This record gives sequence, structure tokens and C-alpha cells, in this order.
Amino acid sequence: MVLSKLALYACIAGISSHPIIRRAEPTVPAFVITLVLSGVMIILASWAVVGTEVKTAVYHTIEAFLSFLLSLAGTVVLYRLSPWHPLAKYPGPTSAKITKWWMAIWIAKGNRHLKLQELHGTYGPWVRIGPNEISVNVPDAIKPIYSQMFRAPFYQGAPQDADALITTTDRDEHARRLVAWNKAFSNEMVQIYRGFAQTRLDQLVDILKQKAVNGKNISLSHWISLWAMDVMGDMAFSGGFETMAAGRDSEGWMEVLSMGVLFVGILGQVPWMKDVIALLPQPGPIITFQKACFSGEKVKETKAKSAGMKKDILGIIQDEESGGYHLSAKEASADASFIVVAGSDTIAQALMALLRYIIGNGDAMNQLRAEISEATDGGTVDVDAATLTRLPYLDACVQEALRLVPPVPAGPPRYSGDHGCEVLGRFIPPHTTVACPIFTLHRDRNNFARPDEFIPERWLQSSNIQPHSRDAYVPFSYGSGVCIGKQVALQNMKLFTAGLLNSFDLSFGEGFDVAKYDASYKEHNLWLHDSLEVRLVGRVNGGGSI
Ligand code: HEM
Repeated sequence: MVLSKLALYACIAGISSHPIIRRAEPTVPAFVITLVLSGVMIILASWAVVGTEVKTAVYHTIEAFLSFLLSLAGTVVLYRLSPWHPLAKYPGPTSAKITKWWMAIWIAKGNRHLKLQELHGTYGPWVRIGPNEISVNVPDAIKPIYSQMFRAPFYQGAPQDADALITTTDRDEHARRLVAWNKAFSNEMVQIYRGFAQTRLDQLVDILKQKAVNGKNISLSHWISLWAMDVMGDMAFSGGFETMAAGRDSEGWMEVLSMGVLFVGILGQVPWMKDVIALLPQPGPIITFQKACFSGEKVKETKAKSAGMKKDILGIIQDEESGGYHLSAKEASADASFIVVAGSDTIAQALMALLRYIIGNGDAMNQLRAEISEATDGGTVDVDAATLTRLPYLDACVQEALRLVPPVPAGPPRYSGDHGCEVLGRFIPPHTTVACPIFTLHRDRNNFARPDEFIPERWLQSSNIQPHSRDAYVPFSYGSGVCIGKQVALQNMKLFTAGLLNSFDLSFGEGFDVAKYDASYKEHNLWLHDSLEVRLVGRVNGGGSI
């Protein structure tokens, strides 16, 4: 009888502990340890003080635990759905209001980009997509959100040994680290990186010329990925990846990276799980990647190699003279891993989208080929900085590909902090995560005319295609945390496309089904999809095929 009352008290404790847990959220291990300790104490007290048999005491303690957890969970759900919740006025699906696992499942399925589009179609521009999270599909809101707020707890979702520039949620630390990073992306360095990209492109063209015999299908997506990885290795560590020479990602870096990005995407929805994952014997893919590739050797090797030379990103950000922030070895290792993710798959995906659309659009291909041929004197001149300014149609094609298939499709999540903030006259309550969904903004017909079509002309100065909202176009994000590699990315994409088009005639490969290819796109934080199969025919400089 006494112990049944215990279950009742446990219910009351569950309900009344909700306001405490909500304000001072405990870590999972602290919560579990508290539960276990209180269980042991209850059993001991029942046995020693009340004189209950141990078996009965254990039974009633379990009963009390379940009562506690169920009443706590019930209170959480009721509160999240109640009119007293700070985000109560924002519409959204009930499951999303209850738990972040709902969004985690869409990410795992690879359809979050489509779900967000659907939600904004149903509920309007401000949608509640998590218990404490809103998605904002309003171009005018991008500047106030991304300039006032900084990175959300999402970035702390995966266990890692140290923060990278891209995962730190401390704005001051980010600003101090950025001093050295800005040096690594100065105009002078961007020109040096152009040389690396050109050398790797020449290597790729030679390889493809050998492979592209008898009109057989080539997986362009495969080779683009290898090119991007090798260029990134050169830029970040003065060499290190030789995936093109091997013809494959022999060490499996890309696979680990894709897993890592998916892992971060899912765990970022439920950052408290990090403590649980950290207890598992097998470390997550991010730590595996850092340990396998970058712990110790690569970081030390690059530091030694680039001493006094300062020709690669890791060398510059580790150099004490770059100023601002002293990177620990673990932070350098975290930065090294993230630079590869940030700078290789993004540019590779952007190029795959660009080539898929220009191969599928004869007019665009002809116009592009004519422009590139004229600017490079029939392919005899390398694409330097001056040449790039003479390629407006290529620039338009690049922008259009980044609009249709932004390599970072979800909106980077930002956080309203302890005090909340105001966006377009609305108060965003404290501790709210806010994101502007890039894919949805880019494909919204209120922002861009015929939004699902590839129309590079909309980016030309002479264009009168309306609507055309430049404010809604954010493939590189905005504000603090904006992509630091934007100039390198744009330059390398143009250089690659010009070089490839000067070297080959391209068409879709035999049996390649473009509709099936488009439908295969899955968004797991970055994109995963089928292979882009093409047929390449070598060209002689000046135009004709060989
Ligand atoms: C088309 C290619 C690219 C796209 C679309 C892209 C997009 C983005 C976006 C949206 C962010 C913000 C992420 C966030 O806040 O969660 C970002 C950050 C970043 N990107 Fe890129 N990126 C591209 C290429 C590159 C390249 C080539 C590099 C390096 C060479 C690079 C380096 C970075 C870094 C270091 C950050 C973090 C900046 C910071 O925290 O201040 N990106 N990128």
C-alpha cells in the first residue's frame, strides 16, 4: 500500500520536475545516474526502514520509475502542444511539435528538402518544424536572422574531439579563428588554388581521354568527386589524396565522409544523444575520419611541410603568425576534416548539377561552348582570373545550377540565445532554432519564375524574367558563418567546366535515364544520388572532334 503511494508520488514528481528539466536540461548520463541512484535509495529505504521484502521493493520501484517517466513524458508532450508554449502561434505538423525525431526520420529517408517545401506550401512562410524550431521561407528574413543569430546546438550534435571552425557555437571564438582563415582565402591564395585546380584538371582530362574510347559510358559524377577530393587535398595540405591516379577513393574517405555528414545531420536534430553515442565502444564516423586521416600525422606533416611556405590552408591556420587564435592539435585535426567535407563534396555536387543541366539543354550547351571558345581562343588559353570576367553566360549557368541544386540544401540553423531576438517585427523567443530553407527558397515561384526549370538567362543583366529575387538566393548562406570558400568554389567550377567543354563533346551515356537520375536525389545534409553517366568525345583545340 505504502509503495502504491510511491507510484503516485512518482507521478507527481514527474509532472513537477518538467519545469526544472526544461530550464536546466540535464545531460543523459546525469539523468540516468540520478534515476539509478534514487532507485537504489528507495529499495534500501523500503527494505531497511519499512521492512518490505527486497523483491517487492524492486517491483514497486520499477513501477514508480515507469510512473515517473510516463508522467514526465506526458507533461512534456502536453506542454509542447499547449497554447502556453512560446512557439504555440506557429503552425506545423503535430508530430514535429512533439519531437525532433520526426525531422531526424525525414533526414534519414533523404526527403527533408521535399518535406520542407510541402510544409511551407501547407502552413505558409513561418512553420514550426520542431518543439523549439521554426523554418522561415521569407527572403527578407534571411539578413536579420543570419546577421543577428549564430550557430544552433545542431552543430554540436556529433561526438568529436574538438570543435572545427564550422562547428563552434561560440561567436567570439569563431571570430578569432576566422582571422587566420581569412588569410588562407586571401586573393593571393585564391589564385594559387586556381593553379592547383588547373593542374588537377589537366590530369583528369588526360585520364578521361584514355577512358573515353569507343563511346563507352563514363561515370562523370565519380570522376568529378575524385577531382574535387584531390584539389581539396592540394589546397588543404599541399597534396595527400591521389584518388584520380588510383581511379577510385581507395582509402574510402568519401564513404566515411558521406556517413559522417548523415550522422551529423541526424544527431544534430537530437544533440543530447551525443552523450549516449559517446558511450558506445565504436566511435562515430567523424571521429573515425579524424583519427584515420588527420590525427597527428597529417597535421604535423603539413605544419612541417608548409613552415615558411604558407601555401596551404592547414599550414596557414596552424601558423602562429596568422594571428588571433592558437589552434590545438585536436582543433587543427577537426578543421582539417571539416575543410575536406566543406570544400570537396559541395563543389562536386554543384558541378554534377551544372553538367547534368547543360548536357540536357542543347541551347545552353551551344551558347556556353561558343562563349568559352571565344574567351580561351579555342581552348588554347588557360582560364585565368581575367578570362573568368569574360564568361557571363558560364557565370549565369553556375548560378542557375546552384539555385536548382544547392549543395547545402537545408537552411543552416541559427539560435536565438538566452534573450531571443526580433525578426521583421516578430519576437523570436529565447532558445529557438531558426533556419531559412535554401532549397525551398530557391524553388519558390514567388521568388523565381518557372522555379524548377534550368534558365540561365534569368541571371543575365539584360534579363527581364520576373520574379527574380536575389535576396532569396543563398547557396553560400549569409552573415557570420557564410561560406569562406565561395570565391574558390565559383572560380574552380568555372575553370572545370570551361576546361571540360574545351576538351570534350559531352552527351548523356547510352541507357542513361535523366528522369530516373533526377528522382534519385536524396538529401542527407548533402546530396546522394545515382551516377551521372555520360559519353565523351575528345575535341581538338579550336573545336572539332578527334
Ligand atoms: C559550391 C560550393 C560550395 C557551397 C554551395 C558552399 C556552401 C556553404 C554554406 C551554405 C556554408 C554555411 C554552412 C553553415 O553555416 O552550416 C558554408 C560554410 C563554409 N564553407 Fe562552403 N560551400 C562551397 C564550397 C566551399 C569550398 C570550396 C570551401 C573551401 C575551399 C568551403 C569552405 C567553407 C568553410 C570553411 C565554411 C565555414 C565558414 C565559417 O564557419 O565561417 N566551401 N559553405
